[in-house]
Amino acid sequence: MSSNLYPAFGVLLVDDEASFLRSFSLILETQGGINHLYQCQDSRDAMQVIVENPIGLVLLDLTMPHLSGEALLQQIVEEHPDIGVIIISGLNQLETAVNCIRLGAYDYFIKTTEENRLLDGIHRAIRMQEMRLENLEMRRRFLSDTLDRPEVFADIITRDKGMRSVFQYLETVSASSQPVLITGESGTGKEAIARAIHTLSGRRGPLVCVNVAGLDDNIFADTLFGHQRGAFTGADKARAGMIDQAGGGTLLLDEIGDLSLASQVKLLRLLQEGEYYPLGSDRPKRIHARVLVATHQDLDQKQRDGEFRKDLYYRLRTHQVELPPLRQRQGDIPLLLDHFLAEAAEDLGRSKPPVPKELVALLRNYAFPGNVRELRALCFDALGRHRGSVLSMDVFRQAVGQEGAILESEADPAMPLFAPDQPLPTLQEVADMLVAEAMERAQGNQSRASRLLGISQPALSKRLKKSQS
Ligand SMILES: Nc1ncnc2c1ncn2[C@@H]1O[C@H](COP(=O)(O)OP(=O)(O)OP(=O)(O)O)[C@@H](O)[C@H]1O
Repeated sequence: MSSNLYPAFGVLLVDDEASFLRSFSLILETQGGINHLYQCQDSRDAMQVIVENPIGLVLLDLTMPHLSGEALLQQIVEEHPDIGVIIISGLNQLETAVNCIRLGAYDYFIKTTEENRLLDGIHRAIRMQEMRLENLEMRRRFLSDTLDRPEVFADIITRDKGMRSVFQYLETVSASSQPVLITGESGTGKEAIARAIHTLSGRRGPLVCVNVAGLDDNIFADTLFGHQRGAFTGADKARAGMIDQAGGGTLLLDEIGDLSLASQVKLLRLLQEGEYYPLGSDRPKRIHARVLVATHQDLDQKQRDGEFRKDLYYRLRTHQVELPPLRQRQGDIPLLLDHFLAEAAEDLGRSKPPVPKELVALLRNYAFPGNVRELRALCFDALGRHRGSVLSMDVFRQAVGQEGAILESEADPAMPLFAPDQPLPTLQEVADMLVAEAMERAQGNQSRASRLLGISQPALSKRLKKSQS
């Protein structure tokens, strides 16, 4: 993949004026941040350039010798309907403009149009093209249920369908330069996902992570944008900001839900204009890194409550992934348990002990407020304390007990435990049901079942005999 090029597809500029090709390419690169450019001065060569290169958007002049822009537009629309075309003409004629749009052009600008408006129109067309291509790609992946680069996700242990869809989606949007909003409860693996996005993008440059929670506006600006020498008292040396350090790589802004409103304005401007000013400098710098943001908060709710800017929210969620909490992917618990125990064993230079079967059952009923990170910590703690032959469940039982976070009938408060229109079962009936469930989970082993029920094994045996008599 061609990294550090924006957009991921090529933009072809067709104009018979060499000076316009030169000057406009420079504007596109320096002010528009568009650096995946092809030029064509003879319109008769344009179709060949399109065939030989990954062109996604054509910026087309109209008045050209040999083959007019309108004729070329027709040809492109017929033979390459997936390519977008914007007309940039010296002619200010409504009729011609209407005709070009009818033929299939995205937009029509005259060459004297203000540069910013022209660039906005081109950025809009690029975004439309990106979305169209992403859409096609997503359909292809979902239908074939494939991952092109499964190795990128090797460290993220899962067999959950929702997580697999997240991986497929990320492969689809990996080439885009737009931000990705990664949401999910604490410890669900947002940073791990950010690493995968960075690897998938093939960008040259590092992944730089900044936790923006608790940064006041000045520190936020200094951290991201850096400063010039003498920018403020104590700034005795110039310092590069994180944007600079990320270069053409990826910048992850973690805990974005905690960003102050003043800093939100700065971030929005950075994303809209692609430029920033180091503190104390009046010369703008361009951002080349792709921005990812992560939060465990509900940004949608925050923007509705007026705590997060709407415009920034919509900009950030151009691409969005929501990582499910661990309690909603219970199938992953045995895999993760195995993975983390093996990791802990290697870390501690021990061999991995056998795990009691009831452990998975215990954990499946736990809400895991700290998600995967919590399970990992429990595994390391349990192995650190391990003495006997089979892994003790004490550490896990303690966590489950302390948090009081056992799932209550799938934690749906709207769902009552007993149907209100039915008579309640008796205590004896409930006790019998519990005993039966424990025996099933313990696969008939009475001593395990008694531990699940919190009673002694002789007490369980007595109950079983009584209920069978
Ligand atoms: N599916 C997974 N497989 C293996 N390890 C995982 C998985 N998900 C998370 N982890 C590990 O769990 C820990 C927490 O993950 P991570 O830091 O990515 O979570 P997070 O969502 O960014 O948390 P926070 O919101 O607190 O920043 C890390 O050690 C990470 O490697």
